[in-house]
Amino acid sequence: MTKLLSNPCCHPSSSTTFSCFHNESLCSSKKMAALPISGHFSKWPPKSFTRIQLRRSDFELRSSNGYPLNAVSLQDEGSVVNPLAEEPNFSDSAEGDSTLSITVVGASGDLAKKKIFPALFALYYEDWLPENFVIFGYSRTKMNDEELRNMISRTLTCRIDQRENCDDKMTQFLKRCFYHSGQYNSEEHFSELDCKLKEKEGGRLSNRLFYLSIPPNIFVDVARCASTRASSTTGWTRVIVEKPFGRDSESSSELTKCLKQFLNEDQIFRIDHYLGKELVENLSVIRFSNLVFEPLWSRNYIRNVQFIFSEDFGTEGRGGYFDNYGIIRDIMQNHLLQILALFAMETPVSLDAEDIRNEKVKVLRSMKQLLLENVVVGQYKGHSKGGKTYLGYTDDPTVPNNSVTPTFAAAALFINNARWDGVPFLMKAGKALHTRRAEIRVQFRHVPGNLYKHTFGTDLDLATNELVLRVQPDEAIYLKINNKVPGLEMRLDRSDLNLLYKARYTREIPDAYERLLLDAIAGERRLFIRSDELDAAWALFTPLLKELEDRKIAPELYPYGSRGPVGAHYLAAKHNVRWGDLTGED
Ligand SMILES: NC(=O)C1=CN([C@@H]2O[C@H](COP(=O)(O)OP(=O)(O)OC[C@H]3O[C@@H](n4cnc5c(N)ncnc54)[C@H](OP(=O)(O)O)[C@@H]3O)[C@@H](O)[C@H]2O)C=CC1
Ligand SMILES: O=C1O[C@H](COP(=O)(O)O)[C@@H](O)[C@H](O)[C@H]1O
Repeated sequence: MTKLLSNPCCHPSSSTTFSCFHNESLCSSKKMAALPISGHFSKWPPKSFTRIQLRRSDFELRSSNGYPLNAVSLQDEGSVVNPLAEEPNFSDSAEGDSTLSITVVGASGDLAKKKIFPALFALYYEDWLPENFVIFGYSRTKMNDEELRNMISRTLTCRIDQRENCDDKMTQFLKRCFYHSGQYNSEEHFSELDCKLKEKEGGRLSNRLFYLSIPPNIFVDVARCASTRASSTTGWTRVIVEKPFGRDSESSSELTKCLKQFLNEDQIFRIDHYLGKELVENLSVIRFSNLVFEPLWSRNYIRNVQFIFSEDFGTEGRGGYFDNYGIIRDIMQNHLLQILALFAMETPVSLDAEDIRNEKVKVLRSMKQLLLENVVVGQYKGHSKGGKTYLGYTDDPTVPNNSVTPTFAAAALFINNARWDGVPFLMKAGKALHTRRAEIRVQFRHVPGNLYKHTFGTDLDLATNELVLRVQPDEAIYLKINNKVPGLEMRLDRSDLNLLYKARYTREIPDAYERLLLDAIAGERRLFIRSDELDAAWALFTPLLKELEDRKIAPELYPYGSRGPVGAHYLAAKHNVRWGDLTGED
């Protein structure tokens, strides 16, 4: 072990590729088991865990001990077998005996300020965090505790910031926040962090969560330093990893291999924040708990499914990152594909994480190869409107002038299985479009022998039933149906049966990061990506990405603020589909 510590066996070789130069004997399960990756039984969870259980109790099937199953995937052959990583037995837990330490690595960064600290505060405000917890910020920027606290309070962007007693609660919350400045590859600096954590934990049993909110080229360094020098020796240690998880199959499996030298698969929480969005959570509920939907969920009744993501702003400020990834890697390969897998999966055996992820991975592995002829790429160009000038993608100084990186893509995908044979699953994702929205649209088949056909004229599509799950903004689920206009004549109309969340519920919708942080704390892996899911997702997109890049396919230019390239409409038409988001009132 000493040898391993003084001889880091993994390091990133470039900003996008991860290399493991590992010594087989050092990386054997036996050796790894000796590493303090994760401690054994913890006395966590605290009181608030009961609330988590209560909150979910109506919907969750449980393992024999009454807690969510946390089995490591059988598909994860590369995973280190670490007896210390067993999940704690919570049955005799006493909140006063344990602590939760959350370390936000990359605390000075955009995501930490914009999402992670605000989500942690929202959880604290609503009493979801355990009684004993501390939060540490870790990054290279020199700051003291007070400066971190100022930064957190200045950048509070969460839904709580206008709430009652927010200032008092914030004061209490900030008292639990501390900072440690260090290098990401320094075991010494992580040892210092460990000392500070221990001091705050005050000898109690400790559970530790590390959130890697940093660029991907330093994931492995941090995993190594955190696992070898700052793991809990008494409770669990978990690591949330932000995307991107590589940029193709090869770099992704290299990253997984490197991470697994220091962490077990069940310690790695690969976050896809779209899975934490309220409407995405509701997708399975809608399908599996309504008789009116599940029987229709197949090629027999569904004509096509559309996953649409659009943003009304460009890559401003993130051009450097974006140009290396592009919209297919940034949105499609992860967020949209994850939603597709959830949408199309067979009924899982239970709501347990492994049962759900088993079904999702089957969908991903059943997908037909994605061909270039079924893809359209675009890039936004500068545009002036109403006296305002919007810069094009390549006008960003961090983007090369001749970049062919797509900021828009549309694709037609197919699932080769009995349920979905022949059904086009269309995806469309773009930056700098006319609106900000994310939605799932399900277009049903025409009614056979429709008695009212004559009232629709020649365009039967006007009568298509469509189910829309609007993920954002203005979360809603609505179903387009045909009905009679009141009156003595026979005139048909298309109306929406509309569940608009803000009209139905007064409760605020939590941010996706709140749900996901809480799940990681509770050891609930359902909404995190398992390594075999990730492999299957990359296997689908890697050949296409390689072809686009090798052939330097020029993207179709579209003006900033437009509806994107017209090629997307031709692609849909080729598969007999009309995008559902074409009109203003859709
Ligand atoms: N921002 C967003 O909206 C989203 C981000 N993500 C992902 O989350 C992670 C964090 O994102 P974000 O906060 O935007 O990232 P940042 O670029 O802001 O980086 C976070 C911190 O990491 C340190 N850092 C930055 N570049 C380097 C480098 N080259 N080498 C070493 N340290 C570096 C900096 O801290 P310091 O210099 O103080 O050490 C910085 O404050 C990334 O993986 C990103 O892809 C995912 C979804 C959305
Ligand atoms: O992961 C990412 O997501 C954001 C969009 O997230 P949202 O929750 O605001 O819809 C996107 O802007 C970013 O490019 C991407 O990396």
